[in-house]
Amino acid sequence: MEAGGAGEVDHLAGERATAQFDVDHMKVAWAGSRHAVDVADRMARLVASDPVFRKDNRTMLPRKELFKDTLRKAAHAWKRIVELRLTEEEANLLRLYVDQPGYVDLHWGMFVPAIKGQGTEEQQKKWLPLAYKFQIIGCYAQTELGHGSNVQGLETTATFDPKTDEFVMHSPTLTSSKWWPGGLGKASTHAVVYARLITEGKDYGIHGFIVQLRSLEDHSPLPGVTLGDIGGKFGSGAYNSMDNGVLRFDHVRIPRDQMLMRLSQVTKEGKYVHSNVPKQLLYGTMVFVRQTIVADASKALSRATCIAVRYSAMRKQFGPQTGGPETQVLNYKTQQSRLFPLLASAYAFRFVGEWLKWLYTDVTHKLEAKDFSTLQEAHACTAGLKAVTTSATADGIEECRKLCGGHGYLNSSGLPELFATYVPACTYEGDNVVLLLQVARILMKTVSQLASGKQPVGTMAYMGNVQYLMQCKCGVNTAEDWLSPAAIREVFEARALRMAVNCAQNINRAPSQEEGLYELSPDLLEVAVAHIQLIIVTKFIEKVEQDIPGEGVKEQLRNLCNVYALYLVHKHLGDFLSTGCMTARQGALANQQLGKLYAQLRPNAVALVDAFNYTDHYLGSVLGRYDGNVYPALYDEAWKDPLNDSPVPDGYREHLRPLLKQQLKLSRL
Ligand SMILES: CCCCCCCCCCCCCCCCCCC/C=C/C(=O)SCCNC(=O)CCNC(=O)[C@H](O)C(C)(C)COP(=O)(O)OP(=O)(O)OC[C@H]1O[C@@H](n2cnc3c(N)ncnc32)[C@H](O)[C@@H]1OP(=O)(O)O
Ligand SMILES: Cc1cc2nc3c(=O)[nH]c(=O)nc-3n(C[C@H](O)[C@H](O)[C@H](O)COP(=O)(O)OP(=O)(O)OC[C@H]3O[C@@H](n4cnc5c(N)ncnc54)[C@H](O)[C@@H]3O)c2cc1C
Repeated sequence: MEAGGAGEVDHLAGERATAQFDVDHMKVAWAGSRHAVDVADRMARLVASDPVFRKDNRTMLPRKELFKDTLRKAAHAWKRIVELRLTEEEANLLRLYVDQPGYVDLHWGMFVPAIKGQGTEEQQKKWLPLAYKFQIIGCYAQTELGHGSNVQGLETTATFDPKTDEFVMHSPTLTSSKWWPGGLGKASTHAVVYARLITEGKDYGIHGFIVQLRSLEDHSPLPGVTLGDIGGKFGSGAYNSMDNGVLRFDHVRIPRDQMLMRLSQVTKEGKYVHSNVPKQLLYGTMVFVRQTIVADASKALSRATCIAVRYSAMRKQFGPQTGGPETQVLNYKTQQSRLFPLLASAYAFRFVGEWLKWLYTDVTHKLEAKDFSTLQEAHACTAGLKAVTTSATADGIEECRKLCGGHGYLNSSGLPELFATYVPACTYEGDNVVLLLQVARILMKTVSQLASGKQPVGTMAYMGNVQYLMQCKCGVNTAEDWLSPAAIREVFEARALRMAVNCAQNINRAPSQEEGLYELSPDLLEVAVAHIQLIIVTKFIEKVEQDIPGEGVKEQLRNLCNVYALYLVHKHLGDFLSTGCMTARQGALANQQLGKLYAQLRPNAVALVDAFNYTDHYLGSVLGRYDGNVYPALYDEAWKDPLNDSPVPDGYREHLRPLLKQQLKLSRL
């Protein structure tokens, strides 16, 4: 927990004293409201003070014990939620701070939303109360051994039998085995299963079905259902707490009314009827989760940067040639140029996540009113932001590990487990490359419609300004000119549009559109990234333009926003130069300004990570401790490893002793 208790010494107090802003108000800006700070604080402390939620030994647990520990934590969390009558907001935060992937994530995060989004009112009335009370546990079974990204390529079949008014669920091949769904392996009693609907001899493509998998009496798999866990995953602890599973059906029958029928129906005579709605609504649960993943990216990256900033402030190496105290590694310009852009990215992702949540809610209301006009915008933004933020976060966590030197490689730093738990976010809910190609396709379509005078809307509205953006010249003359939000916005817009137009022209030169899209797919990825980075920068600028209370808070956020934008300019300078958006000199000025911004950020760095308001329990890192008292903690932690249970290790008698004795004999010869 935070420092302040009797006898505690705050080793980072000096760092905290140099902050030039009101940390308490920054906590509000980060969390979104005073209420959000208070609820998060209460839930974090509730978890941290409960011994059942202990996690410091997690990376040392064998898989079976780790899984049992996950079941215990989930059951205990639910007990607390019921006993304390927690609201949905509080319950969700409790789950977040328990910080252990488990079946509940899929139950609440995908099974329930799939029924809400794709079930009829009647189906919702039947299934949701059961799910809400945990009388059933559900998961989301879409991916198969042979196909994940290509949803249309799934092979599981659901064949309607009008004689019995049932669907027959079947896995016709090995590759049709469901493979990966979280919670499926050991915990779930039910699943929303995605399968090809076949009726009257015709294949109508992928649809969702609610299928019971296990007995509600003794949890054993039902007849015709083969179930298991798919095996250990990357890293210790980490995502191994989750029972990602395998599922096969051997002609398993379910009643017709277990097909999710909001988007399309099958009558009892076997007639297929499609409601007058876009078929992509079938993908709605993925869109919902992608949006939550963007919000989670800022949490993961802020955790890693909190650890790396605090540790870098207490760690000292080398010193001035004239002697005197050693230098805090945070004072090295190289450390700052690697770490501060990550800190700025954590803030950028937080604010774009907040905006994406608003967009998602807005689109959902429109869909309810049968207005489907913003569906494409929702898809492009959720897919693109999910891809860009998760890739940057995974890379950022790994960079934070390196920023902590050797100690960052210890499990007790918390960083290896954080990375191992986080990195699959680049793959699940849509492989990042596949998602970026979706965004790029939408951008190519938008470019092709510009000539006809169709005005792009939403986050693509800037493309309508094509005449100006294709020829504008960046007006920056001095390093300070880069502090203008208008200048930053214009170069990001010009870069994104010019890259998109260039790529569209190259595609048009190909023998066919399909061939062009195929050949130029590496360029298309970069087009999509440029567009998504523009969105993140724009939303950060818009945030900073709002009324933000608290002494110095707005100034710090403006600084972070400029760091984020100019770091991207520096990193992708090739894009900006090759599209003629700026000159090499202007690029050098951007880098010069970036250096000045790092210097301004330095005295505020520790306070900026304090504003995340994370407990030591949630951080789970001896290096990121609030009090900065790292060395005794590292030393104590080492002795907790089971390898140190005895001074002479197991295996000495069998393998070390004979070897040593043999060497002794040989040396005597
Ligand atoms: C009170 C108690 C409270 C308790 C506590 C509460 C707790 C709450 C917890 C919440 C926690 C949440 C935590 C969640 C945990 C997350 C864990 C993650 C686990 C992972 C799960 C998964 O991975 S599930 C599987 C995911 N799979 C994928 O993502 C597959 C990716 N592939 C696809 O999406 C598609 O195949 C595709 C998009 C790549 C291609 O699809 P398709 O071939 O059908 O289409 P086309 O490319 O031809 O495009 C046609 C057309 O459709 C448009 N389009 C495509 N997708 C969408 C879409 N999603 N929406 C809208 N439109 C779409 C596309 O643009 C094309 O448009 P045109 O106009 O025709 O060009
Ligand atoms: C930890 C974890 C949890 C998961 N949980 C669930 C779950 O609860 N439920 C569920 O249904 N699924 C789940 N999944 C599965 C996940 O959704 C898929 O793994 C994901 O969608 C990627 O699909 P894939 O594995 O088929 O990858 P592939 O598509 O086989 O990707 C392999 C490579 O091919 C490339 N590639 C593929 N298509 C293209 C293309 N068109 N153009 C260019 N390159 C391409 C990719 O970029 C990648 O480099 C989970 C996965 C993981 C890792």
